[in-house]
Amino acid sequence: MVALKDGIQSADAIIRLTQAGVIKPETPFASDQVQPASLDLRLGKRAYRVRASFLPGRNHTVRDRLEQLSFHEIDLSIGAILETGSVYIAELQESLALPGNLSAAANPKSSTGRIDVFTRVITDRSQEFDNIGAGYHGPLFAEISPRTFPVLVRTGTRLSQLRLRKGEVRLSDADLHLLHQRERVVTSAEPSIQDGVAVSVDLAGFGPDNLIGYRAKRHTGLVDVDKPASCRIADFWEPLYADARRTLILDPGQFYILASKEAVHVPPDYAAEMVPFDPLVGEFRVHYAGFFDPGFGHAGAGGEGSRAVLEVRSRDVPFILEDGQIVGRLVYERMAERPQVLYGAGVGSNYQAQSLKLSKHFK
Ligand SMILES: Nc1ccn([C@H]2C[C@H](O)[C@@H](COP(=O)(O)OP(=O)(O)OP(=O)(O)O)O2)c(=O)n1
Repeated sequence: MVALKDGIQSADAIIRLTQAGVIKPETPFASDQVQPASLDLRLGKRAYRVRASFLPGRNHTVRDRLEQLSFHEIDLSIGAILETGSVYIAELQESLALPGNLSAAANPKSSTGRIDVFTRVITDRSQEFDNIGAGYHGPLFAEISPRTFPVLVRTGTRLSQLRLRKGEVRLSDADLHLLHQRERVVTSAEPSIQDGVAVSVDLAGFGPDNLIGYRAKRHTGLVDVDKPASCRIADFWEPLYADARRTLILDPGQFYILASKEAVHVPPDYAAEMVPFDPLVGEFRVHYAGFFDPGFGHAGAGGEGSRAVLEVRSRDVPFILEDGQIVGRLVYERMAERPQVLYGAGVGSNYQAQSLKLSKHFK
């Protein structure tokens, strides 16, 4: 048994859990796979093109369902193109044997969300995506569906990440108020704190041209997910500039990268997750949001002034987004222990101190 403290498990604990057989990688971890508060999950040898997304439900394994639904098996060891509009299920190299007091949650890596590759983790007998109940023993699979750009992936590609939680980890609004007074979690003077701290969109713009963000082009070339700085921005994105009214009309079905107005700060003893502002506001949403590492935006880790990236879509109708409109909430959680290495401090971090930044694939 590994002795664990309550909270989100840090890199050290993830390594101890792996040595104890709670996390079972098929092959040894890649060098930077264990992050300050999460573990990147690697694609395994095979993927399957399926007719539609599914959940196995209480009585079935993912493999049972694949036998019914899969119509093409893909060898990932030689690399494979995943096309937009199709749904794939890939084996993951990590499997779990969680004790009864440890649960897990998956999320797309920020780089995956920024290229609009919709991905979720599914497990045997599960009735929901991405949340893995305490005590789960079994394999992990990734559902992958590129929405905007076709992507090239292979065995070892890391699209999603896993956090491990023990006990009650989430800060109440009262605790978040106290944390903000002490450590300033966002730069707004009077942040709105309700089920997390509100994050709003910046449509005033950055730099001399007042760039507010990018709209993805359609019918583009491939993005090789494992090759940073391999794609030209102009081939994949249209830049967007602030208008006099500081508004942006979102086209239904289009994908946008925007940035938060607030600089965001995750102090070293905490981790955060961005969630859509209000699931009932159906017209538009921050589509991937995602995990924020301990140390993101932390001055001591070179991150002062880091904005959050917002991956935004409008649903069925065109929607006018206004400068300063709240689009997401950051929920803060306690770390079980302070990670020895923080985000930005020498862990190959791509997004520390960013203002408006596309994924690392673009130059
Ligand atoms: N909507 C989001 C989600 C995350 N982040 C930031 C906070 C995270 O701490 C950082 C890195 O996130 P990931 O670890 O998910 O990203 P990658 O693994 O893709 O990037 P890196 O290579 O920098 O670790 O990006 C962000 O600015 N906006």
